[in-house]
Amino acid sequence: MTTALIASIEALLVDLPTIRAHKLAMTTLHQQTLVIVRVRCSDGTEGLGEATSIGGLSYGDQSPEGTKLAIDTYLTPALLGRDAGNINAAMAVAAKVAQGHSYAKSAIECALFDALGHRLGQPVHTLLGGAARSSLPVLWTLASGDSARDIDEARAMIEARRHKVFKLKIGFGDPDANIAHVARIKQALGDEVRITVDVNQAWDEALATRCIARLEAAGVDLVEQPTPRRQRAALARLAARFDVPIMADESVNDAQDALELAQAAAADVYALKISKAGGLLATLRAAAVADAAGIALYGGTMLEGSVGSIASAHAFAACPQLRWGTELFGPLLLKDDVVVERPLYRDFELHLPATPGLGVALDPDKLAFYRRDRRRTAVAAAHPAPAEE
Ligand SMILES: O=C(O)C[C@H]1C=CC(=O)O1
Ligand SMILES: [Mn+2]
Repeated sequence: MTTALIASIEALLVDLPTIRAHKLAMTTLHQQTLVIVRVRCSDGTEGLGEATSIGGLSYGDQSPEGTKLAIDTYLTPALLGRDAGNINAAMAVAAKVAQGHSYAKSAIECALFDALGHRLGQPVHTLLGGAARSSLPVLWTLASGDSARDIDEARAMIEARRHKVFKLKIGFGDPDANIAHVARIKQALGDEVRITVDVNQAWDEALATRCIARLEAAGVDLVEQPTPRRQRAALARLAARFDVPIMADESVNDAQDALELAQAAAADVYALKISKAGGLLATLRAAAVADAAGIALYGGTMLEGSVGSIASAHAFAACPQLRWGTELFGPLLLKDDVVVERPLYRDFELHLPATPGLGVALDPDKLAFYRRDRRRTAVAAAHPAPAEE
């Protein structure tokens, strides 16, 4: 096989509306901005990746616009002309020219895996060593803010065999009202239905101590990121104090964090995300640390569209252990997407494509419609600026 070189890297901002408002501690989402990354190689193969943040800069410290800038200005010039099939070498170059920017690196690495899969005729999970499972359990986040509406939504999801585990976002507003909301939902849905809560760092340790005791009494199954991400000692004290498992999300990005949190006994479960880790391989490295430390794993989401969610699914399928399943429901939260075929959700699980590469193809018409620069151009053409005197 001749060496395929990286011929171009494109980063496209894509704005997609959500099916309903999605209420989190730090913001309420009405749309998601995806960064779709397309790598073209000298042998004609192409690969896709996605770097998506939640609510601009409100969730994490990397924005879609900043990610595009890092790719266009720093990562692409350093990677053009390099061996597209040597992903480790390409990522070493990326690490050298750019500190941080894990979302950008994740999307580029993913696109290289997708292209390599097309070149070799193999799905990405095979390139990662093989899928330990061909489908992944997927929970749904109830985030309308209204208990009765959430209960109806959950029942409809169970009836449709789409989700049977539900996550509630409870980091905004009055904690007592939020706990009462959780207890109402848990009671209505019964013992068979697992309920998890995500506080998104909103509580201090004293408030978390008071609230988690009540969540535990209400039968909640998992508490995610109750306290600020850098306060690892507080997380460790909560994990030691309560029986209900404590999950780190914002506190854990990569293998280094996974090791440091394990040394501090800070969490029982890690929510891994490919973009936080900086790629599929980096996710597997973090997973290996968790496995060595006896920490359970959960496949997290940045509420990506189909490309990023399927990319995540390939990585999570390759994890030996995934005790808490996943939350890869991002595509279901979007009204539309930029791919030809959206992921398959059936019998409470996301089914992994078995075709070469990621198994996801862009729909050129949808991409043309939703890409931010195209719409700006169209608007500018419709309303041309007045000619200068
Ligand atoms: O986990 C987060 O913090 C963010 C995201 C994941 C699911 C969801 O509803 O929001
Ligand atoms: Mn979370």
